[in-house]
Amino acid sequence: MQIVIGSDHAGYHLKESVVDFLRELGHDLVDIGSFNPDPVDFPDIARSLCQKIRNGEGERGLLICGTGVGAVIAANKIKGIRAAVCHDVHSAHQAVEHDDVNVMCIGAQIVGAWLARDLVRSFLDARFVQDDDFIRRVEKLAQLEEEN
Ligand SMILES: O=C[C@H](O)[C@H](O)[C@H](O)COP(=O)(O)O
Repeated sequence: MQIVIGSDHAGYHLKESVVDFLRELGHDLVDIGSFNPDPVDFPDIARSLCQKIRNGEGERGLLICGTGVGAVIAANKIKGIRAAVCHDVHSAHQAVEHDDVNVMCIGAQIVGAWLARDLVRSFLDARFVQDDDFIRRVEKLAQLEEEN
């Protein structure tokens, strides 16, 4: 799977660890940075990452900041992006299965490297379930985007 990954400074070290893990798993990867722990604003990273998802340069995105909160707020402001901050494995897969989430956000100050790997694996292994209820709800999310 083609994956785009990015972080701000607070997520930099965890992002590097996740990059290593994704390479071990054999995924195609676009790493948009940060490439050092110098301060960077998470909305800028979210914009770059989500544009790549919208352009089809990646099927799924992984966005890491301090808590995952800023990242998920920013990503969900971008049309076509359904982002979720996930710090438990159940949410990481159900977010895709039910809600067709295409960007998972993680807080590097909240979870450690090993839980992050489990979250990433659950998210990437999950597929949207073609259930009428789930389809209708995701369509309603797109309607909300259009209305606002
Ligand atoms: O929701 C925001 C993120 O957690 C940021 O990573 C965090 O606010 C960065 O904080 P600071 O600039 O103090 O490192």
